[in-house]
Amino acid sequence: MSSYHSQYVVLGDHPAARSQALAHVPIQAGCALFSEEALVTTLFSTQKGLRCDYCHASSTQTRLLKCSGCASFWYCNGECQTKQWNAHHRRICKALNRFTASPDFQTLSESEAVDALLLSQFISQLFPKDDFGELVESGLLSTFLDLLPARHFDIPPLCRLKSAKPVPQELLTSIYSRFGNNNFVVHSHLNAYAHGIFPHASRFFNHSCDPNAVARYIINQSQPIKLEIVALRPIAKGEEITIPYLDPALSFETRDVALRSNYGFKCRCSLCEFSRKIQPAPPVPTGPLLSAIEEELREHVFALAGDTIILDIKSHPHDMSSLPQGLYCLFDPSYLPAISETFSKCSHEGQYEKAISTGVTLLALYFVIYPSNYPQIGMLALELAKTAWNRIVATDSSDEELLNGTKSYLRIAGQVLRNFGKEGDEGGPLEELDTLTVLLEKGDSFRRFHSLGFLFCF
Ligand SMILES: C[S@@+](CC[C@H](N)C(=O)[O-])C[C@H]1O[C@@H](n2cnc3c(N)ncnc32)[C@H](O)[C@@H]1O
Repeated sequence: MSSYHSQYVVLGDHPAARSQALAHVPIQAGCALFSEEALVTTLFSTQKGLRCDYCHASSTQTRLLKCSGCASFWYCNGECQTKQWNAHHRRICKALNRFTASPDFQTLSESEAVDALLLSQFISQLFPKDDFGELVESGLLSTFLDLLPARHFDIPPLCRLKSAKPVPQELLTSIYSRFGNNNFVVHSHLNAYAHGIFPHASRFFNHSCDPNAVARYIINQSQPIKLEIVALRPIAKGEEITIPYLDPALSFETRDVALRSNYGFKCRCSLCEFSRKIQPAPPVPTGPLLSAIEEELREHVFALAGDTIILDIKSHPHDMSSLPQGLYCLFDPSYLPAISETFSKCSHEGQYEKAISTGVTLLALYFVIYPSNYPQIGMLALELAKTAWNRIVATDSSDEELLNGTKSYLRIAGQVLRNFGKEGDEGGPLEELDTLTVLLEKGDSFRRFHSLGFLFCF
């Protein structure tokens, strides 16, 4: 039975979305204001054998044991295996391989395949007896069926369950209609790796592309994965708490289509209303004109000295009403993916100077698009700090401008990622942040960075 914990949130009415989560008390930035253990989860196929199917512990932390029945489920110990077996696996273990090898399953996309397995597991979990006459004795199904359904969906194929009777079709339809707009994509260090059902969190939190909270996932060995909702900024008593159902940096067109077709609503957040107002965004120029616009963007967001030193973030770069009109063209759907790719490619290939200048422009754009403390801002600032560090080491430079820039990127990364907190597997961004902080301190003390011999891999 899934239960949730929160002393910070209450449900209130919402004119368009039925209910909304309201702050019951003033909430501080970084506060984990809501938590819930997963009812059931399914790993992406690429994660099979790399994580425990029950608690998601990584194979780098613990030796995994294979289910001797299906050889497709992996566990860190007998406890996880028994819990999963009793919850649902005993009903699908035998038929699993035939199901995943079937043409019906093979033609599904990765996401559909994960949901087909999730549905099979969930149905199996709902009926603990081999006869579908008896539902599990709890509020589990009623909580789930109380969620709002999506309008468009096709029922995926279902693994044959060990049972005397077929699963009632109405029940299948009813449950699956709530998958697409209610289930969560589970991530570790912000990399998606599973789908999961957290019915109470689904019941509470509405979407905004300009949210004041985000979800993170906590792995505890032999326990179901836990979702926590973390405040990005201080939230006043009575304010609605919203989370992003999709990445706010996706183009307006992509968000609008996905929110309408998968979730059945038109988003009225400030980012969407701004994007509607400037539709279609002016085309992005090329050459020196684009360089001048990018410089204007950096100056709009950062107090700069020189090309790459961020001294400080100017106030409210995310306030769209203060955005100069000349920057509207940067909302052209092609711009952000292109500049992201250039940054990533140049970082990988050691073209550090270009990587840093592109990365600073991209970071400025992130500050405009995302609300403050949005974790992706921290991840990008960390990548930028690592790139700048690699440049320092590769050139054995003790150039003040480069050093100060690296420290600035690291400071931004630290502020944002520490607010988000630890997520998923051991290590990850918080550990890299600490490593880089120590390296910079050490290097600073004797100004011979090259001798530290430490390059980050991307
Ligand atoms: C995960 S549920 C959110 C909880 C929902 N408010 C409820 O009462 O159960 C997702 C559904 O809530 C509604 N919803 C969520 N965010 C919304 C928004 N910003 N505007 C309008 N409807 C929204 C949509 O119907 C969506 O499919």
